[in-house]
Amino acid sequence: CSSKYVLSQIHPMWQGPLAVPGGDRQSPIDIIQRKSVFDSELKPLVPDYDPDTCQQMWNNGYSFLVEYDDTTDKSTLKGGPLQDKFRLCQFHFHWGECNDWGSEHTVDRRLFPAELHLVHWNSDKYSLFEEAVMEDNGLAVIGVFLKVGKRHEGLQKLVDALPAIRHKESIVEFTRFDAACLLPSNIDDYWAYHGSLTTPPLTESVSWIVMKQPIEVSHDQLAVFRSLLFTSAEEEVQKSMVNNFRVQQPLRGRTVRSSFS
Ligand SMILES: NS(=O)(=O)c1ncc[nH]1
Ligand SMILES: [Zn+2]
Repeated sequence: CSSKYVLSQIHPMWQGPLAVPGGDRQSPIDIIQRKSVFDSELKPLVPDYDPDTCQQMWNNGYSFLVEYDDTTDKSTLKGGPLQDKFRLCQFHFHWGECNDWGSEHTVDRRLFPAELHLVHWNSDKYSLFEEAVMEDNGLAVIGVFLKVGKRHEGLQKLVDALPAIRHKESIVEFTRFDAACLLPSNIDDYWAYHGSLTTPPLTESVSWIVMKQPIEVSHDQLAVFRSLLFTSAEEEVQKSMVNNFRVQQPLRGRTVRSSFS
């Protein structure tokens, strides 16, 4: 990992406009700790995930997604900065080609080797993700930083399934996974701000909840992420799925709140 500069995002998805024209609440951002504002009104987060709603894992050509049955309120998130109840629909990760970078958000410019996103939509107000994704209070995404350390036992079940979805558009059944095992032990300390999806459609519909405490995963577990491919089995040139993160976006005067002082 000698190169000092992150390769420009060469994946086709990133050749489009990296910021929505006129977008003033884009993500990801750098979280400057000393500029975040403590908000005592921020409540504890209440994730309530049912492992039986976990369905499949697939490679969508820029990350791998673990998808949940979101046709009922069985796996939900409420509390924190949220006024409504949100349904878990999927989680996925972003990572680098090496451990020096890979996260989308940063804290005082500190990059992490990877970042987990748990994506939820507002089931009090909308009936489908596709509907909620267009609304400014439609989505809630929990961001969790990954750092290299001890092996994460809960993650290993997911890592063991990755070789089955090496290529773009491959899918494998993946059940009985409790997404809560990927949350850090302390979920009371987080930053909250209004932003956007970091991949197309980049809609400005996300209440971001970024955990202060990272989770630890082993070097070898991260290496398996990097064994995935952006390309489908038919393509002649295979491209490693790495650096699937978006560049940081301007804060545009937004305030980042913190749940801790
Ligand atoms: N990376 S993200 O969590 O903002 C996202 N989820 C769905 C599309 N993009
Ligand atoms: Zn993401």
